[in-house]
Amino acid sequence: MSLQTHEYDFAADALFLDFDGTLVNLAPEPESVVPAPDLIEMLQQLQARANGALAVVSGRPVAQLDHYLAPLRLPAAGVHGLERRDASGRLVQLAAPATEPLMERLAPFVARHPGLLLEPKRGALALHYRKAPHLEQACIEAMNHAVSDVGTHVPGFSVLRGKMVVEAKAALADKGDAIAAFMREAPFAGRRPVFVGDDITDEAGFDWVQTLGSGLGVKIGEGQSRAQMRLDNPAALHQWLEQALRAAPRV
Ligand SMILES: O=P(O)(O)OC[C@H]1O[C@H](O[C@H]2O[C@H](CO)[C@@H](O)[C@H](O)[C@H]2O)[C@H](O)[C@@H](O)[C@@H]1O
Repeated sequence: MSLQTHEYDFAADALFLDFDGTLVNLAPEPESVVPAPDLIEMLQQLQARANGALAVVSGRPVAQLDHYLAPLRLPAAGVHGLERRDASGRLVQLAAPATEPLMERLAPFVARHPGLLLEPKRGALALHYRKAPHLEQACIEAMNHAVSDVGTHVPGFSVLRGKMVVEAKAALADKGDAIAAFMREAPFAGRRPVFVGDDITDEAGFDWVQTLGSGLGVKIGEGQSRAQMRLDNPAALHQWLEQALRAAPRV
């Protein structure tokens, strides 16, 4: 189903937004994303109109989100829920196993294959193959092998698939857990959660908002999803949010 402006209510809803592929278009490398010129101002307005009930929920670390969204420092969950900064600005990072043993096992594989990229994060390690898509299966196998190999020494990683990426992440929390934590706190508590995302890792968020949160999941783009609503691309999301801002009475 497509999404209508009236389906978002600034007074009653809490808005959770994924970053890559949702707020910004996908780019060839993780560091080459370019936020649209009016994105920051629109997020500022959304945050004010929703009385602060707006958060970014991403696979990226919170520090990277701050970099791309500066000067905004929004409530945010990073590394798929492993870290979270609440509305008061307090950052909580879950204790996560070291990723160096995984890095050691995957580095030789990456060195042998031009176009592959390892992205280390606290508690996670992403293996990107956007520039070598023919290596998808080999990357998945290499990541699964590395995780099961270190598992005997450093347990607790799960393997996530994403867009042109396979990632090992400490299996302590997911995006659904992060949204649930926000929803227990002001200014989110008591509102209806609306989560917008584009990727497989966002399904945990859709599941939580649509079941336990009695809210709405919005999938950006094509592909199977359990989200109840759809928008075509990040530009369509921008348009929808701008329309919602125009339609809402100013506070
Ligand atoms: O949860 P998200 O905010 O959507 O973050 C998911 C991952 O996004 C980044 O990788 C993806 O975007 C890159 C830039 O467009 C692209 O080159 C890559 O192919 C995508 O997988 C980020 O690098 C990851 O750490 C995030 O987990």
